[in-house]
Amino acid sequence: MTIAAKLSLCHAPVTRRQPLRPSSFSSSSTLQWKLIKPNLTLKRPNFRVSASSSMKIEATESSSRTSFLDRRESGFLHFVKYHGLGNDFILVDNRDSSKPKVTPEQAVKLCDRNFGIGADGVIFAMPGINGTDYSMRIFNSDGSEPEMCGNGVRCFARFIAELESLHGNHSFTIHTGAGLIVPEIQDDGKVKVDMGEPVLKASEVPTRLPANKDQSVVKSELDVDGVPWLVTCVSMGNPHCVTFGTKGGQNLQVDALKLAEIGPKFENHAMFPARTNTEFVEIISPSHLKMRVWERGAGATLACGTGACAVVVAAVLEGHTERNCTVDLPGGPLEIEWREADNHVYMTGPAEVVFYGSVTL
Ligand SMILES: N[C@@H](CCC[C@H](N)C(=O)O)C(=O)O
Repeated sequence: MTIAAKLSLCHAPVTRRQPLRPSSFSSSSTLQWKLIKPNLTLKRPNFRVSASSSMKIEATESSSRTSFLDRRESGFLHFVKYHGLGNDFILVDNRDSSKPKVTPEQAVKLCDRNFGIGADGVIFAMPGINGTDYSMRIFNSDGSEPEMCGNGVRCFARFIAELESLHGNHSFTIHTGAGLIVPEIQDDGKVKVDMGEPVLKASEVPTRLPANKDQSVVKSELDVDGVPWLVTCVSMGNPHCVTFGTKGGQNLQVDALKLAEIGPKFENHAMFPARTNTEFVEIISPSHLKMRVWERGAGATLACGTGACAVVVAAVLEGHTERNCTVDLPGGPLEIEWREADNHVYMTGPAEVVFYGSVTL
């Protein structure tokens, strides 16, 4: 199939970490994209292409992944869409430059699920820094730039393996805004990631909530519209506010949560100067948790890797679980270990190709 769509570009001024929401489309500049080679995962329910009256969809000769990745047709930005448990990303081969090939405004357009490709973020594979193999940068779907992305870094590792034609077990050193991250592709195709040490010091998360345990915020009261939530604040390079429920309340039943209503109130709460990701957690057993997430800059997503790591750290600090846990997310489970020996958090989970495409910006 090839798909051609016309989209206008947003020209709003951009600063890092600021959300970008297009207010209108102009007809002066257009964005065209085409799907080069859908693979079998096209039939998955999370894959959607919205065909409006301005879109043209036509059948074409199929091509192999290799021929797609070898194509260097000028004027096109090639991408591969991946997902990690339904947390989906547009991966861009940016190995030849330290400047992202897509601007934050363009990322907002590309991530749009009705008028664009549809994704929770755009990820750039860039040259390494300070001796690392590669650098990873990411724009959220609102155009803001986070420091790290757990599901994204698993996709990143699979993307690099595909670009470099690597098969089997491989690990890479990746420079991110959260420091050094080391994903390892296992023989079963899953990716195990050394996510580094969690940051618990309140000022570094960052949160304005007063520290109540060493220098960290553990099971502290956070007033959200008059409701006293109990929260633990953890940074995995990016900020997370983890809650297991309200003061005096029962164990959370996360399926019953009105996430779209309460999520933004946590994200933009005055106690979080850099905004925050928020995880709402149900305790199933001492080694099994279930969570839903409201992501900073992306809203409700099907999974959040850094979020699942933060959840296990918070669960251990609050005395709910052991250090090895299965964390169920709407898109599926992640295995998380907060290792006592080195204080690092390890995350294991899948990363899959959704489709390959090209776009003119
Ligand atoms: N989904 C990601 C996190 C992406 C960044 C986040 N929205 C933020 O702004 O910090 C993950 O899997 O970790």
